[in-house]
Amino acid sequence: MDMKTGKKGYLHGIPISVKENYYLEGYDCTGGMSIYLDDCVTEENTLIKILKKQGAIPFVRTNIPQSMMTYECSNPIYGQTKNPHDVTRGPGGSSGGEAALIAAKGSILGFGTDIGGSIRIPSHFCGVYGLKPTVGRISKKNMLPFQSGQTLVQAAAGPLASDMGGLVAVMKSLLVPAMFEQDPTCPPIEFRNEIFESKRPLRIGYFLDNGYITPVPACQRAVSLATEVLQTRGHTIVKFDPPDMYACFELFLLSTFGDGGESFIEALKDDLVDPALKLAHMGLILPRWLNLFLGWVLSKFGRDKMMYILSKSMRGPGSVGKYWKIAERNEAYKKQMLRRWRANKLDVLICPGFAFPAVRSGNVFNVMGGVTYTVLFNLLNYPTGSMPVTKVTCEDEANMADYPSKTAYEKAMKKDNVGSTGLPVNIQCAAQPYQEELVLRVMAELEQGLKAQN
Ligand SMILES: CCCCCCCC/C=C\CCCCCCCC(=O)NCC(=O)O
Repeated sequence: MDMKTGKKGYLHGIPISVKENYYLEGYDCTGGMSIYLDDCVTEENTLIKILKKQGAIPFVRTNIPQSMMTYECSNPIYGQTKNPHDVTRGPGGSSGGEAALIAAKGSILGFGTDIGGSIRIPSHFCGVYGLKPTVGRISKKNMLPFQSGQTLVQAAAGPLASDMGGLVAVMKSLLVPAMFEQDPTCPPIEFRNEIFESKRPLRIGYFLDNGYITPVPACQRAVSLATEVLQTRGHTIVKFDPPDMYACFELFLLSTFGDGGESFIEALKDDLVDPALKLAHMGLILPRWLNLFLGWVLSKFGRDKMMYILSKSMRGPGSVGKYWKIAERNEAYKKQMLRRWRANKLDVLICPGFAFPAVRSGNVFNVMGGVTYTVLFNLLNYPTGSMPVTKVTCEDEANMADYPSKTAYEKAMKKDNVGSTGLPVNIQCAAQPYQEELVLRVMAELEQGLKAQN
């Protein structure tokens, strides 16, 4: 579209769905927390303004988990969203309403946010396409302000769609001068078609297992399938070792719970706490020593030190000085990853969309460690896409017989996977910050390659 003359835009006449935490004039914006109810916003989200200029028509708002810091998509205000592929399972979260609606063919294009996987987890659970851009590449102005003071690991706004064309059209419509004028904090980098359309052969890294939770067979097979397809298109495939995932998860939590959970406790103090959050909420309100002790007991009992990391880190680093040290460790982690990336001369990295397919409703907290697959790219602030590649087969389910069941997480995952045949399975594709066009290029090639195969 010509933004000066007002001629038809990239999204002319396209209906779009919007996650509940985006400001839409005249609506309240709650994140599933009643403290924000009945407080209509008077401003419009910047992305929505640009999308409207490009001809898009917002037509529905979609559900989220209470507080948006989990992937169980339910809250006491709007209730629970179910997965259209299997209604006993959830759609993931926190952009779960978006992904469910797109998978059910109620929308072709929607908008979510992602601080730990909130665009990519639901994309994977529902078999739709999603892109978490680099934080800052597109505007985040006028969103629910909950926890906006936390700046170490920030949420990114991004699209979900029923195909690659949708993700590309959105990025082309948003990366325009009108957005940089509305929000001067976004670097004025317009959509770089020359990167998206380049035919240069790439070096593509991949990993099947992050060294903490082994993905179920279907999620590993999806990565192998994707790398095979990309190899036949002339790209070089390189095995890659991801950095320490325990450190990653600890740093992520110490950053996002830097206030020791105070903002959650404050926001939920007069609210009904959603059943999916009860345990986490209890961990935040118990005396610190008791929470630590219980975390230690649970980790011994479950033979998984992640439970201890979770209980310890959700109570925050404890002081501003210690918080600054976390910021330093985050930077060191990013440097370490960059060194590995450069040593392998990577262009992009492919890995499982998640450790397992859609989880049964009510079971999310028992398998929370799966988020290590998505949180990694938030801590690194790498643009990352998620796209469907395959579905769980009977053979995949039968192969679960050889899946480890040493830890409580592994046992819970094994149990949850019974009956998963037919569920969608995505892969993730990540690149260095601000390389959204490269991520989209690889995903579009993969989509084409997969279509040619079928
Ligand atoms: C009382 C509330 C406490 C909530 C804590 C829940 C358990 C925390 C454990 C792990 C945290 C990782 C969760 C990541 C899920 C993705 C959420 C996300 O990206 N949200 C951001 C957004 O929607 O913008």
